[in-house]
Amino acid sequence: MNRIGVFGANGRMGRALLEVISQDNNCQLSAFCRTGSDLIGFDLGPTTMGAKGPILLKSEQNINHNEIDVLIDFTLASGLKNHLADAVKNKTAMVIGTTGLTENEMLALEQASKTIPIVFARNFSVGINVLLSLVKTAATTLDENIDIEIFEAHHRNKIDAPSGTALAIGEAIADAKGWQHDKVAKFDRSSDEVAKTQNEIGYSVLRAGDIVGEHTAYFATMGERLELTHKASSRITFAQGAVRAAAWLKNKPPGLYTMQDVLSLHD
Ligand SMILES: NC(=O)C1=CN([C@@H]2O[C@H](COP(=O)(O)OP(=O)(O)OC[C@H]3O[C@@H](n4cnc5c(N)ncnc54)[C@H](OP(=O)(O)O)[C@@H]3O)[C@@H](O)[C@H]2O)C=CC1
Ligand SMILES: O=C(O)C1=N[C@H](C(=O)O)C[C@H](O)C1
Repeated sequence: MNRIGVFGANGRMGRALLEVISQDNNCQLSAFCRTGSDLIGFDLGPTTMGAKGPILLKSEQNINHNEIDVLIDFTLASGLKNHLADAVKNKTAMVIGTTGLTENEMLALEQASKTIPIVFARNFSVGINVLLSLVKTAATTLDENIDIEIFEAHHRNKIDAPSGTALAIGEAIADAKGWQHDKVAKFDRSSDEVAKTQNEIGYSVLRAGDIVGEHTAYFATMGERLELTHKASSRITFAQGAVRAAAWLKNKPPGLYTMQDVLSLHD
């Protein structure tokens, strides 16, 4: 039995996680929300597909770590900071999908992984993790001077931009090319006075309506263009990946693991 605690259980991803965990007979669920939230004590059972009984929201301040194997975090950087500190203090494993982290926040995550096992992924879908391998092949096989651009589209409520996934795709390409990502990433062309240069990864972003998540990596040269696209049509796909990661992580030694590790997708 995998005993899983979900932070931000009333969020978009929180709700998807509740649905997936409720339908998994190998999982036992605890649902947490922000300290002081009006929703503490609220029953999410009646609105969670597959729930076999009440799902009472508890304050994240009152986690009984003896009853949890893995905590899953899809919140915001401000929430993750506290959740990580609490997990380290109690030596509880974490699966983290929260994006928009700064360099310092990433360093804190790496530091925490010296004490607890962590799976961190900016996208838990299997498709995107396959795409991360495919873009490396494209980057190293196609014309050396190929133009590389990444486009992403998400729902109107998404805060961070470009998405964590878009950055992960760009970093995978930069890595394969032997480039330093922060030197080649191009986020804004509005003040450019010259044309696009080579050794550049351009990013563009769309925020509209209820788009779950779409990413395209473009590799273009004179005469041909390769487009590698992934479209997520339901958050359940991310939630399933995160629950799979939680089961994989249970009883692993401390370390920072990726979804590529969970899926054995190494080159
Ligand atoms: N890696 C992946 O595969 C995926 C990652 N994501 C990422 O997951 C994150 C959440 O996305 P989404 O579910 O759409 O966002 P929502 O805004 O719908 O949900 C966020 C949840 O986090 C809680 N939260 C926010 N700040 C804090 C805090 N300081 N302390 C405690 N709880 C907090 C919110 O609580 P409250 O309601 O009280 O504000 C809410 O329950 C984003 O970073 C997103 O990019 C999303 C999808 C897939
Ligand atoms: O906020 C979202 O919704 C998503 N965020 C992740 C990201 O930033 O890449 C993953 C997914 O695309 C959905």
